[in-house]
Amino acid sequence: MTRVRRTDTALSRLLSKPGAVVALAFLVLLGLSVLFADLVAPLDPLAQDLSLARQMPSAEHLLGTDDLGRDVYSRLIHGGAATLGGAVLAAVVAMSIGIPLGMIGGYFRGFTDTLVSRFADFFQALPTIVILMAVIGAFGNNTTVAMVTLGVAMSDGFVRLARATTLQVRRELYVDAANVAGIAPGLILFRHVLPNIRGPLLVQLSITMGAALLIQAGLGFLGLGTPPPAPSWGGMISEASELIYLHPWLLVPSGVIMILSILSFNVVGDALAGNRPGTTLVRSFFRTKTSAPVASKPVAVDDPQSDVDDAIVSVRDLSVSFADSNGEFAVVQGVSFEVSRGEALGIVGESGCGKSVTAKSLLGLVAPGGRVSKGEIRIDGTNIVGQTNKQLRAVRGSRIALVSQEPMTALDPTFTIGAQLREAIAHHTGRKAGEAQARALELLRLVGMPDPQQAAASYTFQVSGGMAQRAAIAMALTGDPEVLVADEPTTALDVTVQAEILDLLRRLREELGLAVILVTHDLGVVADTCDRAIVMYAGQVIEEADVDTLLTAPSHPYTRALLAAMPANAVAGVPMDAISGAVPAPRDWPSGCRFADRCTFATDRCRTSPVALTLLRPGAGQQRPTAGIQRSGMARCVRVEEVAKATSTGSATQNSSANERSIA
Ligand SMILES: Nc1ncnc2c1ncn2[C@@H]1O[C@H](COP(=O)(O)OP(=O)(O)OP(=O)(O)O)[C@@H](O)[C@H]1O
Repeated sequence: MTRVRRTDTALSRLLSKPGAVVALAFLVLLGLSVLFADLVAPLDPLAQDLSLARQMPSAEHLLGTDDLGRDVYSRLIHGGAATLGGAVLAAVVAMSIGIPLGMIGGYFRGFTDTLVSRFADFFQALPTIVILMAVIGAFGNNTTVAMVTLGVAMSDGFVRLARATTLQVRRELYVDAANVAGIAPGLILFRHVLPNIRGPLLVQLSITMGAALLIQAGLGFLGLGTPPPAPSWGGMISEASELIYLHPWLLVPSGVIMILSILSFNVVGDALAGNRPGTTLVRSFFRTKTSAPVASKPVAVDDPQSDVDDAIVSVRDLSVSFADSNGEFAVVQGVSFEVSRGEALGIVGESGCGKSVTAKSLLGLVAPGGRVSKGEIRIDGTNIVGQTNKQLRAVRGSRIALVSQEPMTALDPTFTIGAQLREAIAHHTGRKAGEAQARALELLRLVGMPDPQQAAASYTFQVSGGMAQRAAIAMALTGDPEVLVADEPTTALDVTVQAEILDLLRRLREELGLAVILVTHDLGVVADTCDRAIVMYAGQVIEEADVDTLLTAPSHPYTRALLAAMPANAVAGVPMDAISGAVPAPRDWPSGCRFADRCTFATDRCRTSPVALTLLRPGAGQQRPTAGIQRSGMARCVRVEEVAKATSTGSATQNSSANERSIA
């Protein structure tokens, strides 16, 4: 996988953008000026001379003088030490806490990860300014203590980023190899993980610096920063604002240097992340959190054109209901999962379990008569539940796109493939005819059309099912989405073509850094294509695990039974281990375990009350080391330990023989 390593090109990306180079040069120059302030600004910043008060710029006083006749230029340069130094201190503290914690959480997963995530949640929820005021109230105007506090409060951004990027890197083969070679986790994290996540962390650093600078200056403005007469930018802005009518010029030097510094940090951050200039600034401005306007800014991991956050898709406690003449009934209940950028998540289960309803609700596509009755669906941080169709149209296609089971339904048979692609490209990107045609051909080439020109000129009925599905995938890519939801994308295709389409999805994921959510009833497809999977049964998630664990050590009897029923596990002359019975209809869901009636592990205990989805601790239940790493998972079963025992001993409980074959 080249995904995370590609972020190391962040610096070369920055250097290729003239605006970012200018911003970086400005910051370097500013930093050097502040470091060598005595050389650059030899006039005493504290020396008062009332006869020179409120002067405009001159040869002696490059930026004029203030109310007490002090040299503004000198105060600005010397004051930079307090302001920039404070911001650097806050950023260093945030990094020192956030990076190790995030890496530990992402690497060890399980309970440690939960603790780390709660830590990040806690600090994200804290109103930073209020905490700072309280600290200043307790310690007086001690900027060091205030900036250390700010650093602690801002560490959640580094925690989340380091965790998310470590989660990606820990899947790399060389990390597994180091683990198997017995290298201590601390050394693996330092030597193999940290160098591979430094690109995104660098981006976060520049964003944190900008935010810390703003807060630092804000405190100075409120009189809570460096005590006068020592200069600080915030303090100077505050003094200037009092003289706004008498000597308006005074606001210019301190205001401009603040604006330029913050802009420069954000421009550098955007360039490192591959964002359009101004993205960070706009997002910071509109962020509603009362604490530092930085934290969970996504940063590039796998795709130079995008950023990485914890999750590009985050579904929390989702319930979807339909209504008929007998009233409303849920068909999906309490579903939660997350998908990271560039990750492939499988949603697997029998027909009628709620996979498609869940997947389509991610695009706000609940069938008429249905609605999201509970929960939230965040796409890149924005909750789309309750959004209007107009708002949803801005998300569909350009953030998240759908590839459906039946390519012919995604494409109109009365227009050529090229015409439909051009129209969609023009809609999403505003490109004009010629450019849209070029992009259409580029997309057709990307999805492996042997002759893009000919494909563009064809109608869907003139191409094979496999080619139509490629065209449908090209269509889904017209808005440059970050997430592709593929709902049984190979079901309508014959076996050889199925493999080609799965290969294509894998390739697109790697080349474009796409997150893929793949809905399928086939665990084999999940094994080939996904990193992680959730197994759904009767509207609920009954197991979630990384694919290796799911296939080799399932925790839920249903997953175990699905594995045993895989055609790949069939043995000539031996009847297949089909799962007896059927998925209960939504109105017939039992109050206890919904799989109990079909489960050979079920006891009375399973039927008494609802079973919660439980985080499995390493060592409890099915956890087993894979390449030396304890992988974690969740299962909705009260008998996971018995299931684990049956799987490991190959005992003759339901489907175990076939299951063992699949493991082999
Ligand atoms: N428009 C609808 N009106 C009423 N019920 C619906 C509607 N669409 C889906 N359902 C019900 O929701 C439940 C989940 O359906 P869903 O299509 O998500 O299942 P699935 O797991 O994707 O199955 P399949 O693989 O067959 O598509 C089913 O019981 C189905 O009958």
